Amino acid sequence: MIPTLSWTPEGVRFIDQTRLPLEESYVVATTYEQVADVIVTMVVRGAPAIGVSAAYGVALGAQHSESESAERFAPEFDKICARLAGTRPTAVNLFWAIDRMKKLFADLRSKGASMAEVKERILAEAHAMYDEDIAACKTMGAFGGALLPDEGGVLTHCNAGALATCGYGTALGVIRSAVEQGKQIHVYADETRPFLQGARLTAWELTADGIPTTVICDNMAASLMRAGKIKAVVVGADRIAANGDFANKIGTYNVAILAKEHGIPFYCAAPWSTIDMETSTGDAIPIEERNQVEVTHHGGKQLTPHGVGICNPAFDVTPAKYVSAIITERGVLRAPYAESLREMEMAAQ
Ligand SMILES: CSC[C@H]1O[C@H](OP(=O)(O)O)[C@H](O)[C@@H]1O
Repeated sequence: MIPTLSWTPEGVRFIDQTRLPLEESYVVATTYEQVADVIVTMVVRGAPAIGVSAAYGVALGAQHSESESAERFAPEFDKICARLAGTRPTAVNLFWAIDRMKKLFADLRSKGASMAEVKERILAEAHAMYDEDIAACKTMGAFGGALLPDEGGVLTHCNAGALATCGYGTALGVIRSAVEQGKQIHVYADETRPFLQGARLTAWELTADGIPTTVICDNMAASLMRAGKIKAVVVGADRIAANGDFANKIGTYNVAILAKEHGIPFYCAAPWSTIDMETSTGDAIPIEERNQVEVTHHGGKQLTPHGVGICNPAFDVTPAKYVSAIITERGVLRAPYAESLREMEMAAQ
């Protein structure tokens, strides 16, 4: 299995996704601040992976604390959570994970827990999130794999694979499951400028799995669809609003419009930790603006002239009307999503 991230006695170990595919190297974060740094610099990226990384960051902060009790640890706990919450604004999984740790800590504090118990329970909660994420990817993969065609081209954008999760992947989990179900899928992977998660990470994952994959420039999707090469699209998500609008890597909205224009099913696959019922529509999802150097440079070489304006939103929002289905570990949702999301949320309570 791809070791996106793992807990070790020294700290949290990450495969360095900024160096893939040509170099497989690892970074060990020994403090919660270093976990925050690897999230900001995208050594680790992908909504579910970011959430679980932050959970392990809280666990690391607790492990290193010299407080004698939960009560005395409280101000330090709040500082750790604030630092991790300040890393990236769009993926709701980050805040879902931190809130889950906050609920656990509030309960431990109310019971007067010792610091030893706090350390043990917070680390156990991070491990639980890790295991739950992989299980969710496999369950949603099976649901989604059934929706994909028996053969033909499936397009994906960015990397919603094992590297974006604790393992198996969301959109790539759907593709892996379809292949495991015997379907003859050929994946078309958008390179996904400017960070090239598709060309670098999706291609690396699927090639290693022996799944036929073609990397395309982002501007090639339309003509491939018109040529009949694409039979379905499946992407991940960073935040799904209560009405089914969702934020995902920049360029996803383009693909959604193209898919609708060509009558191609467009699927969004995400664990329930990506669903944000507190955000009513996609217009309210915060969109991260990243460093301009991701656009102006490639491989350390400057592409653009000095002084030109640069735009680098890391995500865009796809309105629910373009979404054929939302695939989760709790099942497949269809429009109207405001109702189907609410029903599925209530069924789980
Ligand atoms: C399975 S969620 C993956 C999701 O996260 C990516 O963003 P980033 O690489 O900036 O963390 C992208 O939106 C993927 O679809």
